[in-house]
Amino acid sequence: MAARSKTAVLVAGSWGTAIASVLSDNGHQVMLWSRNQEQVEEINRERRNSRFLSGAELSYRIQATRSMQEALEDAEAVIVVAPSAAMREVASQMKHHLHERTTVIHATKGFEAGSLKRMTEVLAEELNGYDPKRLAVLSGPSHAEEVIQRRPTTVVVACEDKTAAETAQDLLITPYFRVYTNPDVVGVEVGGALKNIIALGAGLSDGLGFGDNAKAALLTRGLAEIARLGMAMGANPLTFSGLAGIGDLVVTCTSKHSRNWRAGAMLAEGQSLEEVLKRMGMVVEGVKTTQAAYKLSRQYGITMPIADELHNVLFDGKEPKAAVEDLMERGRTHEMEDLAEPFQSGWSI
Ligand SMILES: NC(=O)c1ccc[n+]([C@@H]2O[C@H](COP(=O)([O-])OP(=O)(O)OC[C@H]3O[C@@H](n4cnc5c(N)ncnc54)[C@H](O)[C@@H]3O)[C@@H](O)[C@H]2O)c1
Ligand SMILES: O=P(O)(O)OC[C@H](O)CO
Repeated sequence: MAARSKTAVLVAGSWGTAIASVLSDNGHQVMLWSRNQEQVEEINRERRNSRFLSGAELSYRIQATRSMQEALEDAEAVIVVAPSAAMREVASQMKHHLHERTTVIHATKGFEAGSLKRMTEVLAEELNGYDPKRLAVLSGPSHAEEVIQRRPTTVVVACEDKTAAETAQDLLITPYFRVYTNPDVVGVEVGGALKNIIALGAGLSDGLGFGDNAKAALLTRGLAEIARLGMAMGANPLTFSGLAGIGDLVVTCTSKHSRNWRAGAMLAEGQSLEEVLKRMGMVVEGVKTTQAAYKLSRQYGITMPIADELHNVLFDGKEPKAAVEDLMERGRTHEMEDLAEPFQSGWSI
């Protein structure tokens, strides 16, 4: 069967490799870009990516390359799946080879440290000249380990430009990978980034044996924090009841595949943050996102008690048990007033 179109995926981590597999199942020819020559050779010769998704056999439609030019030449679409810390560097390498008609989608969950920018903002700056309204984000409850096994998964693509969103939907939708569209780029990016903080907290809570009530409280009150900051940043609150909100929060706080949940559970065992990140060997976005949320909540005047306490545990050496006690003994609040905090900061429908 002839390939439907040529697509590019940058970079070949676990999520990039799983997305390449979805695209190849959908009949597309995929150029999977990696900076690592050994990884490129392993994918091309052995049809596997042992470091990031061991056990999965990759389709012959996926070809790895170290050349950005080869990856992007004639590509109908490019999906950027770099860790948030590498997004600007990868985007700056893309810009010399990107054609304006290529659909650009990113699938990264985080903010840029320092600037606190969302990933589409970073892409818009680096891909100067590319229409920022056509930049799309792919998010939702989707662990690479299950997607590569073709287990039923639902995701969402957000883009201001409806045609670009539908192009991305058409590119990726398969019988096991159902793609919805949403115009709310801010909400989808903020939901995908902030759920990782709550997942770290859920791992800590489970590791300390706090139980199911505590976990339900973390998810519910965590979602309230996510929605409050998201609304203040310009998101539609309805997005947080969708796949990039509650959907991703549930999977990341409950799945054994979640690196953020596992990192929290390892911290509960008493391991240092440095040890945890070294042992994980894969990106744990929630750590840097906790620092970003700490700063963003102050910038937007939004209360985020769970994110604040996690910040105290991760970066100020606070005992997790003391953090939970302080959360439980906060001043009394009214649930509805609490959720409506962004309205006091000028948010409106
Ligand atoms: N793994 C998942 O199931 C999953 C699902 C949805 C979203 N995500 C998001 O996707 C993003 C990537 O996560 P992942 O799970 O693929 O990470 P990973 O740790 O599995 O892989 C990261 C990859 O990025 C590469 N890399 C790092 N810095 C680079 C640079 N400067 N230039 C080029 N390549 C660089 C590494 O070599 C590695 O191949 C994260 O934002 C994550 O939150 C992951
Ligand atoms: O493994 P995590 O914790 O980085 O989560 C991966 C995805 O974001 C889940 O949707």
